Amino acid sequence: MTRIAYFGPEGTFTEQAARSLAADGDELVPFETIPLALSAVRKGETDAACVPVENSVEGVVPATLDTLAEGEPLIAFAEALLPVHFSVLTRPGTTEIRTVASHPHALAQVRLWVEANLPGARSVATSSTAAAAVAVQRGDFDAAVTAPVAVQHYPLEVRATEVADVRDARTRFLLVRRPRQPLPEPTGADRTSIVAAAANRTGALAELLTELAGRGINLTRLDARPARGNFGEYRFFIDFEGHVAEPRIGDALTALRRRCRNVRFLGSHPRADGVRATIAESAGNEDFVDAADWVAAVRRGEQA
Ligand SMILES: O=C(O)C(=O)C[C@]1(C(=O)O)C=C[C@@H](O)C=C1
Repeated sequence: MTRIAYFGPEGTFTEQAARSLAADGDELVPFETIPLALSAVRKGETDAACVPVENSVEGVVPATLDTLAEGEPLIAFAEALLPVHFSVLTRPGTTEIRTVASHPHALAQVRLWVEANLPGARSVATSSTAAAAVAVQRGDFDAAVTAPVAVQHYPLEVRATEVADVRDARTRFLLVRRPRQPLPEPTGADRTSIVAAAANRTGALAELLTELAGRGINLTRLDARPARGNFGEYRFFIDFEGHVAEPRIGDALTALRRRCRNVRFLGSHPRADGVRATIAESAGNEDFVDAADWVAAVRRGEQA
């Protein structure tokens, strides 16, 4: 049986994502924050951890990126993509809503709805959407913006459903584990993630990106986060199509490592949306294998 830590408490979107990725019999263990869930897998208290990584409206989840970039390495081996719309929950009988609580990412996704439907209500950040439900139950705030499943966990009343300023919003979640375990097999529809601390000099980031572009590798995300040591220095989180087991991706990672010693591999795994890699002309795996074979033959003195 596998124990999976997740960003909880019960009733978060992350719990839903973890359930969609878990196998029968896996045990799900909630943690109050993303760093605590990741720390549980680092310490070996759980076998894996499920955390949100990016939302189509609000962008990245900084706590996930920053925690993955530092400390003991963790490797993402699966991902889930969930549609995101919210329910608004109150204690039964609440007549006036003066405070609305939720995770900052959730509040940002319902700002217009709150302005239009709860004018004058103050938004208050909580550690997660489900933590907002707990706080409303306790009487700290009047309304919680939650995942639709939260009402199954907390004795609250549903005041609105399908709340979202942007239709078809989605959040992507990662399942991570400790390294030194086999990577998932390549499927042709994979994503590879790295974080690189590019040197603080002209063109350093462009050089890294050129290594990918020159091999016809399509990026799926690029984010900068402060490196936290020196003001103005950044780490770059780069996601791209493909799997490290493929010759074309291996070749690109070799070049990236040559240019930047401070690069960390964060995983290669199948994409939840199943989108297959676009491969540019002369940039297929067979082209890389053929070129490497030719150089090997030249070195053996068999070809000129
Ligand atoms: O608080 C939750 O329910 C979460 O799982 C976190 C989270 C996020 O980090 O973006 C997940 C999905 C939604 O976009 C809102 C909040």
